[in-house]
Amino acid sequence: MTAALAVTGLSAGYGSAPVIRGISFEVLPGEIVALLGRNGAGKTTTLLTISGLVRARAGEVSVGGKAVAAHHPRAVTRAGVGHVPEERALFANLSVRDNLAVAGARRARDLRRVLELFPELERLLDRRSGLLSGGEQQMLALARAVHQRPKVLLVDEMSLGLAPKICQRLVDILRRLATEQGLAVVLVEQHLFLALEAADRAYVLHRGEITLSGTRAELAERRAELEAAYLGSVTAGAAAA
Ligand SMILES: Nc1ncnc2c1ncn2[C@@H]1O[C@H](COP(=O)(O)OP(=O)(O)OP(=O)(O)O)[C@@H](O)[C@H]1O
Repeated sequence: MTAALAVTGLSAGYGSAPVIRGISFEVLPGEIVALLGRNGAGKTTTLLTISGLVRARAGEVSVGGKAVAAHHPRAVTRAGVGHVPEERALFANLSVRDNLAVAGARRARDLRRVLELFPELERLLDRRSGLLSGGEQQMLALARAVHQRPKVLLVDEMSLGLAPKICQRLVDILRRLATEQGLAVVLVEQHLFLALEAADRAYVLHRGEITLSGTRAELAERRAELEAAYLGSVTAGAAAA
């Protein structure tokens, strides 16, 4: 099966020092893959580089088997990559309805489709998004991204500051999209256990390199190694699977 997203040898950074180095991974259609790692490991930078928002110094990103032009965020979006950033990027002064409209969900039919997946948003349609709870805001951010019908969805720190019940609800929505629509999801998470429950496979980043990877079952069996890699006590490359 052709990967929905294939990342090969991706390197990037902000100043002279690289922040991510030679990152390679792939996500199949319908798969949820977690990118794990502690603070500063390079998870957000990886997503930003895939989206073309941080300049890649080396490497390639392919969507559905076709290489996307590096450094062109619009080309990446057009190729079918959606991105829900950590800060959610909502218009705080606009209503939920208008936030959805800005993302293209203007017609009643579009709105129905969004609300079918995110019914919790219906009673909030006329509320300013800045007044929503964290969980509601995250739901709106996901709804906006999903409305664009991406083939690949990059979701950064979805669980940050949210109650476990809400995280589970959001994970369930992503799983449904993966199963029913073949959406490929990259979930960046600091919350190790949530990610391992949600994802089919995971990659662990340590200081900008992938040091461990495997399916959920493989990683569950290698729990001690995973925790060590996650906490950063496994040196880069030593535990690469
Ligand atoms: N805009 C920036 N300018 C300079 N350095 C940055 C910038 N953004 C991130 N960094 C640095 O790059 C490194 C990786 O950061 P990144 O945000 O990708 O990590 P992360 O794994 O997503 O961690 P977190 O969970 O804390 O966001 C860190 O050392 C960080 O300080």
